[in-house]
Parts: sequence; C-alpha cells; structure tokens
Amino acid sequence: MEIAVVRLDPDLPLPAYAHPGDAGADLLTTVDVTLAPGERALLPTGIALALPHGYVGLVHPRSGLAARHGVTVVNAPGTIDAGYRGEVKVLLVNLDPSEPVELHRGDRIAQLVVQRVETATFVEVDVLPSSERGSGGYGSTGGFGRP
Ligand SMILES: O=c1ccn([C@H]2C[C@H](O)[C@@H](COP(=O)(O)OP(=O)(O)OP(=O)(O)O)O2)c(=O)[nH]1
Ligand SMILES: [Mg+2]
Repeated sequence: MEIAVVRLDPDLPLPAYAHPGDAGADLLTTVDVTLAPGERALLPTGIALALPHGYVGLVHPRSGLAARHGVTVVNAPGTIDAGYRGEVKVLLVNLDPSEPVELHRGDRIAQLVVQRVETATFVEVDVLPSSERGSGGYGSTGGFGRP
C-alpha cells in the first residue's frame, strides 16, 4: 500500500523498512538531544502522513535502544490517527537509572507499524453474554507457571 508523506525536513530520508517484510519502518529524530536518567522528550520526526481511512500508525519502541540504553516510548505504542496531518512525534524516555543517552539528528529512534483498524459501534446492553474467562483477570490464571 502507498501512504502519502510530506517531508517537513527535506534533508532527512523518508521512513524506511530495514529489511523486506519488516513490520516497522524506522522513524528518525530531526534534532540532537541528551536524555538524563528518567528524562523524557517529545521528538520531531520531520514527517507528516495521510494514512488511509481504516488504518492506524503505531509508534513502537526499538528493541535495540531499549536493551542497550533503556530508552523506550512513554505512550507505547503511540497512536497516529488516520486523520492526523501534523508532524509525527515520538515521546521517548530514558529509563536507565544512571546513564544519560545522546541522540543525534538522523538517528532511528522508533518504528512506525501501519495496521488496519476497525471502527466499532458501541451498543449498550443490560447484560453481557457469558464467557469462560468471565471477569477473571490480573493474574487470575496464576504467575510464571513454575511449581
Ligand atoms: O506518539 C504519538 C502519539 C500521537 N501523535 C499524534 C497523532 C495522533 O493522531 C495525535 C493524537 O494522539 P492521541 O490520540 O494519542 O493523544 P490525545 O492525548 O488523545 O490527544 P487528542 O486529544 O489530540 O486526540 O497526536 C504523535 O504524533 N505521536
Ligand atoms: Mg486522542
């Protein structure tokens, strides 16, 4: 599928998949930033999109940044609504307890996963249909499964 993209920062490349078949296209930061331990920042990516109706863009963390530096997306996954025409931004946080992290313009900071999405109609009822799980949740099936 094709998605119309405007480069608000024409010196940086379009989002790109690192390998054919990858789910996430890498998003770049247009700015240099240093995040102290515990610090967060809303970073511009230099792109605006027109996702087709019936699709959503999900801003996922990159596992390499998370594993190496403790950097993740605060609101993971961020939601890019199909009707949103503003700049895609990424809300990163440095969860490392002691090390700051330096990010530079052009670094790949997150990945955009485009998915189909349903628009639901919420229909109020008095009683819900029964199910095997019922209202059990939050660990109702046990812990790690070790004896
Ligand atoms: O990681 C993100 C999350 C959101 N957005 C943009 C696109 C999205 O369509 C819009 C609104 O996001 P969301 O609905 O998550 O935020 P909200 O707090 O509910 O704001 P709003 O009242 O504008 O919907 O902000 C981003 O650029 N990056
Ligand atoms: Mg919203």
